[in-house]
Amino acid sequence: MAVIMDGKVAAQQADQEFAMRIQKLKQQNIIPGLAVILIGDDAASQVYVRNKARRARKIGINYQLHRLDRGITQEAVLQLITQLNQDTQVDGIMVQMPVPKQIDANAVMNAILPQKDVDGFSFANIGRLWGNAAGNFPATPRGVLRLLRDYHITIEGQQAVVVGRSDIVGKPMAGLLLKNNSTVTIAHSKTQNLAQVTQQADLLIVAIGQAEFITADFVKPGAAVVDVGMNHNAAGKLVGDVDFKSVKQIAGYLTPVPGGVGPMTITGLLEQVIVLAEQRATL
Ligand SMILES: Nc1nc2c(c(=O)[nH]1)N[C@@H](CN(C=O)c1ccc(C(=O)N[C@@H](CCC(=O)O)C(=O)O)cc1)CN2
Repeated sequence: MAVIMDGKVAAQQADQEFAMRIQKLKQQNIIPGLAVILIGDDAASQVYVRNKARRARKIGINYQLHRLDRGITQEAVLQLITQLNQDTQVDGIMVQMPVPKQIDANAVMNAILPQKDVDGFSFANIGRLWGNAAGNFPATPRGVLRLLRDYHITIEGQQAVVVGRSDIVGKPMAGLLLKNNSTVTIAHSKTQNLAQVTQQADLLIVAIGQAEFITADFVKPGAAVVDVGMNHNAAGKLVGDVDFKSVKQIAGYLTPVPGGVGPMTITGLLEQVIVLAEQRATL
């Protein structure tokens, strides 16, 4: 029976560590600043942004939310980003995804100064990840790595399979695992014999957006399985991409949904903001 990797507990522990790091920064008169831009009224995004605000404020981050109307023009969003780029009290800027159709997500993400791009979604930071340079990297993969480490799961030298190739999760997850010396395979919707591929994985990271798709027969006995999915099943219940009930019987470690990767995504974001503020303190 798998050990359940509790993202809520790991996130609480991380917040304690972050609060101490921020106390140190405050002694140098530095308060980490995070600006979040939320465009429109997507219900899930509002929940995520609220959770970020609560945790950020609790640990002492100066959090500002810029709520923009669903019909706002791209030009107005870019203007706000320019303002925030120039604000010396703002260490990190992020635009909550998804954005409405009239907004070009790539243009917006690349307008953020690479050093303030806390999401690590700009082409500059993507290049830094794959160029093996220091940079800002996306929150979910950062949070996943931290959770694996918290549970003392070996990453180096392990066979890692990432199912999903999104820009937000799949690709950066693969990049960070490679940076940490895993042997990485990316599988996706066109991968043939998917179960044969996933059965090789010591670390199986699933981000495909299909409710309870990965069942026990996709999993190597003893593997660490990380479920990044968030879907509503036919009964309206929030479930992951992994069939928790069957996979729990065979995996060595498994994340639940909710309470697994979700809270660690916010941890990944907050940590990146603090790192940027710590860098500001050395200037
Ligand atoms: N600019 C970004 N947009 C989005 C990102 C991102 O990293 N950057 N990731 C996701 C949303 N997200 C953070 O922004 C996020 C998703 C889920 C959770 C979370 O805590 N989930 C809970 C369940 C919440 C619920 O009940 O619905 C859990 O899994 O326990 C936090 C953050 C897309 N957009």
